[in-house]
Amino acid sequence: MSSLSLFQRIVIRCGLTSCRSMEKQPVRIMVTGQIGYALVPMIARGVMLGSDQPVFLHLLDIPPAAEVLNGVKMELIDAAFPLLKGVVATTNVEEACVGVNIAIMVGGFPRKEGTERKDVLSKNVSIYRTQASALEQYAAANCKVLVVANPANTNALILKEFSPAIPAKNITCLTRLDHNRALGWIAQRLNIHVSDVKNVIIWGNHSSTQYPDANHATVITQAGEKSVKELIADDKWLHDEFISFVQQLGAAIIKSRKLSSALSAASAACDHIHDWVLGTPKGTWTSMGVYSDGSYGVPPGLIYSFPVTCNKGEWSIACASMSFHELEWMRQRRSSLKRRLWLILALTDLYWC
Ligand SMILES: NC(=O)c1ccc[n+]([C@@H]2O[C@H](COP(=O)([O-])OP(=O)(O)OC[C@H]3O[C@@H](n4cnc5c(N)ncnc54)[C@H](O)[C@@H]3O)[C@@H](O)[C@H]2O)c1
Ligand SMILES: O=C(O)C[C@H](O)C(=O)O
Repeated sequence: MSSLSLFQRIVIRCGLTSCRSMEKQPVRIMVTGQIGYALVPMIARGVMLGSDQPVFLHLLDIPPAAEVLNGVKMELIDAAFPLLKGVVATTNVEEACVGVNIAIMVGGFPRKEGTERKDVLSKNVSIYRTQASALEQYAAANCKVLVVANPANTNALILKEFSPAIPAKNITCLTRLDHNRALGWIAQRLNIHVSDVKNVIIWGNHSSTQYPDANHATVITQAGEKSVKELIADDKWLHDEFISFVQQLGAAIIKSRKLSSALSAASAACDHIHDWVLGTPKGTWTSMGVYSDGSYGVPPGLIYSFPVTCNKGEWSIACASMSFHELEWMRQRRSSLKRRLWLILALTDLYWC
């Protein structure tokens, strides 16, 4: 403090951190693809890292989309976002990765109506191998990676396998959209506000095999915290309709919009990074696809969605006691997951041989 001028000390005391000399250093965020052009304005407005955190955007797309990408860059300048300190828009993956602190990997092909997310595996997996090595070589040390493009868990696993220098704990995939969907539809069912519901869990993959779990979820009521199970008082709905409804929401949106979810996906990507970097609120967990350390009997090394809490930029798997339904679902999924992990790695090796 003593080396600061009187003016700077007054600024700190008064909390006037908008003073130019006191501003935080910009965080460099790479975004590949655009998710329907919804994500970058949210980041530039401070939704992801807070209203006092300047950002520098690195946008990557493929050469046929270069003109569109340049248009997005012009719009970002036109929007005059106070937090946006610069934009690199490029079709060169190495250039895009230089010095990035956070990488949000959305670029890839979406599924079409009537197909599953795994149907885009062959197209998207190859993209992730190339981008893994560019990130490993050019990104900032300790870069945090969020994979959004489908199949999200598999793409994140490929990225992890092909960038061994990036710590495995820094590579995650998005299941926050499913988590938010579960919160939102429980709130609809109970006719309450979504911010009063917490602690749902998404187990497994961002696919129709996921297990949306409301067994530990609670609601803040005027009479204190109550369990969702108790308030809904309809086990059949919770263990049946709710689960298949959340599992199928992505497909329902594609059917209605004729496009993948964009607004909700962008918002969920902001929530994921926000909580990872700035922490989950006390007593609350979120769902993130992270590498398994063997917790809950999930094979180590898989990228799997667990309940996690975050503190000081690190996630840890939360301890939720398991219900009969969860245990049964886990038992059935465990052996099929092991088989899939080996199959994916074998196919990837064959592809690149
Ligand atoms: N995990 C989730 O919750 C979630 C939610 C929504 C969408 N998605 C997935 O995100 C992906 C993108 O969806 P969309 O609706 O934006 O698709 P889109 O087709 O509208 O856009 C994809 C963009 O990625 C770009 N792209 C393709 N290959 C690239 C590469 N190698 N490098 C950089 N950019 C590349 C394309 O040019 C395009 O701009 C899809 O795989 C979709 O399934 C996931
Ligand atoms: O379902 C999709 O293919 C898009 C996305 O993963 C979603 O869940 O909305």
